[in-house]
Amino acid sequence: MDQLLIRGGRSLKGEIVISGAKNAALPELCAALLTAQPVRLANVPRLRDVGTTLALLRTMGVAADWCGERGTPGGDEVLIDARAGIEPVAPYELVKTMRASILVLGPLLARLGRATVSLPGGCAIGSRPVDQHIKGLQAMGATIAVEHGNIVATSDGRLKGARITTDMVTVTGTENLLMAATLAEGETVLENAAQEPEVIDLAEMLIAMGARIEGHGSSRIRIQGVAELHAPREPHRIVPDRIETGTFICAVAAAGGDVLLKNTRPDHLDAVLDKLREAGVQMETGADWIRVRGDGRLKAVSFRTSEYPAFPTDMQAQLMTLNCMAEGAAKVTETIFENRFMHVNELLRLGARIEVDGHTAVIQGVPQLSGATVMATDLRASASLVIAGLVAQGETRVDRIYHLDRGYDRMEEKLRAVGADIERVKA
Ligand SMILES: CC(=O)N[C@H]1[C@@H](OP(=O)(O)OP(=O)(O)OC[C@H]2O[C@@H](n3ccc(=O)[nH]c3=O)[C@H](O)[C@@H]2O)O[C@H](CO)[C@@H](O)[C@@H]1O
Ligand SMILES: C=C(OP(=O)(O)O)C(=O)O
Repeated sequence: MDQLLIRGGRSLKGEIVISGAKNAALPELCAALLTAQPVRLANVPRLRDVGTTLALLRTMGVAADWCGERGTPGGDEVLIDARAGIEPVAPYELVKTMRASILVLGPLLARLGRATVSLPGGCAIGSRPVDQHIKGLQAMGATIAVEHGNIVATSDGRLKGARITTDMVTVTGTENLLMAATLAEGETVLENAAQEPEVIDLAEMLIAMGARIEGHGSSRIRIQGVAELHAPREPHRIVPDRIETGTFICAVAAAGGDVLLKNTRPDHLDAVLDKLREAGVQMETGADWIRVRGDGRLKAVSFRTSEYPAFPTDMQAQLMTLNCMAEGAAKVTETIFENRFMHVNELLRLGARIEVDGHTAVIQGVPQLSGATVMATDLRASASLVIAGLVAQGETRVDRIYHLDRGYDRMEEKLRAVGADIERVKA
């Protein structure tokens, strides 16, 4: 099994190009199921969840592949051809490795009138039910049963537009219902919709495919269903990854140095940048870049996670790591997932001082962390341990980095290119 071996203490200098967003790529790859025309996506990140989604599409009989080798023309483009002969079944073997597989449910049901998708189980960060996806599709006229661990959904003719208010704000729930509604008969109104930039990006792709959508980016999305969608005229370019961006900002803030992050969207990170500035991180921003300068000890900052545009849960672990080495104490409250503090025990192994009480962690900054072997437990927990390893004294080994590979495109290569001492080794 691969590990990351990091020798802490090097400051970072240079440029990092941010990849397309995982959380936009996954629904957008699934959106290609909504049309019989071949769909091209650009700025697609080469990470494991994208590979899993391409494999999932292929098991259904859809042609789905990269348009070129990495680094060659077409190397960041994917072509998906869901013309005909689709077998609308998402098997457990793939769904269990990636919960976002549930995103095929809405498009398959809307286009083919049937879908069988393995019910995603719980995962490390929480139980993560998909009841709101199911409830919304039922409101649109689908018949849904859970049989032998599968969601079996059918629709008698086209889905019907409906007014749907989800019990909570759900990102993939909004995306699934949005995709389904594009081909439904009549109007769908999604109330309490997620406002994440990735939802907006998906809506823009769907509009380029002929969908009629208004209000994306607000909590009420209106969709007028159409009979058919087509491929976007130009390849849809996936929005930059705001969480990868935030992760690298934390890395520079922790390790020190001067790094320019390119191909990003600072305006998608307002809450994160505000907190980092409060902590003392120096940043300049342009329309598509952020220059980060890290120097000296930061100040501990308290924050609570919430839906966009507030502070994202996907940045909680990374900012907690900065707090571990900052001056003073901070309180971090996780409100989205019930079990998203698994990095805490690993950070303790590196010498951090953290106490958890329910959904709140209180961190008392220490002057220095010390390297150790730690275990990654989920995607962003892995990123927080890498950041800690960059500053910890001595060697840090991060085990189980398959979690990290799910959502970051060559993180260690990008860090090495700006001077980090980090390598992938066999355990
Ligand atoms: C692929 C993708 O985009 N993943 C993101 C997405 O996950 P995901 O879309 O799975 O997260 P949701 O926004 O759906 O979850 C928010 C909360 O609602 C609950 N819930 C959700 C749906 C449902 O039917 N029933 C229910 O109870 C969840 O358990 C969770 O407590 O948004 C999360 C919250 O910003 C991010 O951390 C993930 O990175
Ligand atoms: C929790 C995450 O992803 P997923 O929803 O794919 O598990 C994440 O990106 O941090």
